[in-house]
Amino acid sequence: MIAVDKVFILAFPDDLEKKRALFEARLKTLPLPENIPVEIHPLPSITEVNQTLRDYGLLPVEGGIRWEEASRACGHWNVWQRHEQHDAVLVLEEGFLPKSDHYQVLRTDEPWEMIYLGRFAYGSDIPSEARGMVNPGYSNGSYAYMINAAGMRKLATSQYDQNVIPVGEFLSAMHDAHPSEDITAMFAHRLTALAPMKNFIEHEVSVNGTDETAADGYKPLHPGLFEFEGEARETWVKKYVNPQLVQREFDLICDEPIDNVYTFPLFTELFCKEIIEEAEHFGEWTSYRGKDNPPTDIKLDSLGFHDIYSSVLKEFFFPLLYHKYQLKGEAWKRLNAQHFIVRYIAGERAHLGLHNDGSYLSMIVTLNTDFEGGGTFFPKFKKLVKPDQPGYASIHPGLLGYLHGARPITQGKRYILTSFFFMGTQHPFAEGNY
Ligand SMILES: O=C(O)CCC(=O)C(=O)O
Ligand SMILES: [Fe+2]
Repeated sequence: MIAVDKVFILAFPDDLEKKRALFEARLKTLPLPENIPVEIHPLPSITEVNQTLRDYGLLPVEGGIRWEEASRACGHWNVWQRHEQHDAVLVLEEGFLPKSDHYQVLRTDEPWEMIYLGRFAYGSDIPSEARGMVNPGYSNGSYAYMINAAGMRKLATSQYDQNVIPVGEFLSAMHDAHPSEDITAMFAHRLTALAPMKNFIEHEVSVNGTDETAADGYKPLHPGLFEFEGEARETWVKKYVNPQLVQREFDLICDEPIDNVYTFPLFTELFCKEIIEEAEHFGEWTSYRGKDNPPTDIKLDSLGFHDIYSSVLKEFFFPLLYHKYQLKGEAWKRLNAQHFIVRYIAGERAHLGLHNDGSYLSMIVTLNTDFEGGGTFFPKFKKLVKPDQPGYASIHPGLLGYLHGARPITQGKRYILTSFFFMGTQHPFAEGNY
């Protein structure tokens, strides 16, 4: 049971009605006390945020912070002021996504002032007395935490108002896990914090789940990637799609390193370079695929790139797919996909453990080769699939029989685009881990 007496949901003011229904549905899956009051607290919009900061007496640190961070800061700050009215509250930001039901580990008889129900964990956690719980190391994200009156009072009197930084960073400084001593030194008080080893609640980038809205307002670094309508399409294909694939000599360009696993050229090097830079520019790395932290993926939806990417694959990749697997009939044309850009970093998040994808088919596009280690390993076949040129794709059956994982990289960063193809609208991760 999440023992709190009120739930606050901080939400950006657009589409609030639609979000309300979604929040309600998601709250139902949390073990909360019956009839608990829920307050949906609208965050200031981009045009209101400076005035709200002034109204609350909040002063961003030198150099400033992004408006969304400032807006969230206003919302959290407002909640913390209510420490006299509540014993403990649950604070959620829009995008909270209940994912797990291992709440039996949530033991509130341990001393605590704040408990993360979800976070992006970066630093080393310290095991706590309570099984399944840790004293959290450096963490990011302030999208799901419970806090008691003592904790709220500490946050409200910590001098955060004079040093507004992103709330997630601030919380880490407050539980003494921030790597920067300068940042830690800005704030009075320390919090006793706990977190489950495995998140109860995950975060998604956008709660409305449509392709367009998620990336609303996003200014691309490489606008050319997004120019695909009408006449621009031809230029797009020339610039970014591998000419060998366009010529459709599938049997000439495909290798089959493992039975039913194919590799072939799909994109140009320019595409690979630009999409990597675009992802880094976008910067909102998530843990959407439900794997461990720190966050490593960006769903192409959230970048506003899903539709273009799907359309290109339909035109240039699907014919190869039908040919190689000898697919017949109309049903295959209804294959849906989810696409992600994934980043591995040596020494941080360098590998992906063995798994089955749960998809009908999966595709991995190599975007760079300037790293050491890496590649997709299929233990049953004792084969490492590791194209040596950017833009090459590999495809493998995703459901069963092709257990695989990403070999650790030992130096540099490895970027891939990964796609999971499935039938219907039920994506393979709907049920969690795969
Ligand atoms: O990084 C790789 O080579 C494998 C990625 C993968 O298996 C996945 O994303 O499901
Ligand atoms: Fe996989």
